[in-house]
Amino acid sequence: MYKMIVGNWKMNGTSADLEEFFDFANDWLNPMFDLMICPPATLIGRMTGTSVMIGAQDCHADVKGAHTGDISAEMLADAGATHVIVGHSERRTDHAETNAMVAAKTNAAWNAEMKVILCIGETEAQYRAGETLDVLRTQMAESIPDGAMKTNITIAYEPVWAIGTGLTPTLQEIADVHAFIRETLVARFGDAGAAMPLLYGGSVKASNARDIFVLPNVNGGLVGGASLRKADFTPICSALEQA
Ligand SMILES: O=C[C@H](O)COP(=O)(O)O
Repeated sequence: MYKMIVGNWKMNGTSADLEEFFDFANDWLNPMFDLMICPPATLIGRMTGTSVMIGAQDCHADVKGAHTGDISAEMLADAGATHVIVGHSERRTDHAETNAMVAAKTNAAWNAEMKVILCIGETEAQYRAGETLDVLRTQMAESIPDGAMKTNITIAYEPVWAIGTGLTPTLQEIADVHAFIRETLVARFGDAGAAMPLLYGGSVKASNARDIFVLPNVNGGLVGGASLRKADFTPICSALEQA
């Protein structure tokens, strides 16, 4: 089964962290799975050239233009990023990103020949109201463009209430939600939907990683806080290797 792990550094990391990153990369010269870090854009160009793939955390939907402070997929690819995360709940919350905007960013990334990691997930209120599957169905319908049949996309399920909180759904809940996501993707995209990697994200750490990674329809993880330090991320990568 295809396996992938992505460390999302979010707004963390400066040149002071590079030595530790290259030390980590040196431990994973030939990983048996796709291993990626998504650092802040300022570090992308300085972290390429190892077996650790480098991704970006967001891109603008336009190729270029008058968008102060934004960055296009083409620029990220030019800096050396192969993948870009879109639709992260922190982007949806902090920048009021809608499903339509996420779809536009996805198309922009594909046009720049980048691969996409598209995040979906319910809020705590939606979870408590039993609306999880409805929310995910709508997010998938509106934010995954039809082009997903032809190109590479990875879907990351991240319950918003599990991000950075230390809380996670039960293993059964993760398995059930991933099965639902898989069914939905297969119904829309057929064989391409069956092949799309599905990552779980939200408070993944060394102590729970293996139990999550062995679940059906879980191809790996999207890891935030525990990807920042080599000592935390290494055992999570090892858990995926052994899963
Ligand atoms: O992109 C990563 C996720 O938001 C998970 O973050 P976390 O591992 O710190 O909970």
